Amino acid sequence: MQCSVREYRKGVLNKIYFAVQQGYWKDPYIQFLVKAGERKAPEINRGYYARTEGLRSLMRQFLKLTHCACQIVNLGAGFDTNFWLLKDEGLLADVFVELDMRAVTSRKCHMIRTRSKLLEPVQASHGSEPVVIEDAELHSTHYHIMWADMRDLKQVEEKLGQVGLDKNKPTLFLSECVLVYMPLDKSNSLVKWAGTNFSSALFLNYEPVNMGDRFGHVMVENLRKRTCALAGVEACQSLETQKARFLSNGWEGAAAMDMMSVYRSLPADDLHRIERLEFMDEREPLQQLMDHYCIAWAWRDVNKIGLESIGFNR
Ligand SMILES: C[S@@+](CC[C@H](N)C(=O)[O-])C[C@H]1O[C@@H](n2cnc3c(N)ncnc32)[C@H](O)[C@@H]1O
Repeated sequence: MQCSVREYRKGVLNKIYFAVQQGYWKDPYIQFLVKAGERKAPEINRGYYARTEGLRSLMRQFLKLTHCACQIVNLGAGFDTNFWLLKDEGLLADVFVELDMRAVTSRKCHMIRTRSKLLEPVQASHGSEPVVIEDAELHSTHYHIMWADMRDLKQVEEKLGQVGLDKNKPTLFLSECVLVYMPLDKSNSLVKWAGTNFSSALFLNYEPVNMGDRFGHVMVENLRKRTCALAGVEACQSLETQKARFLSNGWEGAAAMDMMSVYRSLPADDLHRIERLEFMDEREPLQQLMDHYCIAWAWRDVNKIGLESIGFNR
């Protein structure tokens, strides 16, 4: 069973908003997509910081490498604000597409339509004609939100075809806490389709890892009790299984790092800044949390544009 929209909004978004309110990173847009922040322990906030900054660092590297002449496809994007944040940094991809279930895209489109701080930047990047928001979808020059059930590959292909996604253009796929909710055969088909159809592609995947140990079992059980069954947890056993899902599905190369390693590779001055935001008396809960999430990334670079060079300083 999928996590409900309400569960996700309550579970993830409120925590992200709380971390933003504490000053971990800047996101002037999240406040328009969420009702209230939910107070969380410092290790949770640091975990969200590593996730957000880690993924954004890889996205920035891709956008700079391709001079933004590229496409970004956020699979199961939810209420992600990267379109606005990257645009503000001058990193606007030619095409930025978000896919999610209809209940989610409908809610997000409604929020964009009714909140000028969200709509105006989309309109500004579009031109004089009004941005089209209808049928739970948004279409503009650079930014598209579309609904699709990603377990249905035909539907995904059809939707992405509608916005003219170009298989010869550098393309970044992002899935953040998404594949784990899909049955493994379905997520594998999606990963394989991306890895065999696009000549220059990068896939970024943030997910649980080390789910076979005691802490992992408790995590899975807690989520199950909240009706969030992790149908694809088998791929989340280790960094090796996370890489293997790409290497056995058409990708040329893959890498994976646990979140403590990602955290330590982020800019030292920023780490110093965020570590002074909240006092943390014990380090063990942070280590435990960070050991159970990872970023895995994979590349296919037929045209040799340098995708293999994207990664973290270790
Ligand atoms: C935990 S949320 C993560 C959302 C977002 N990526 C983030 O990190 O904030 C998982 C998202 O995946 C979407 N999702 C899960 N299975 C899906 C499917 N089969 N098709 C489309 N979206 C799906 C959910 O609707 C939800 O928005």
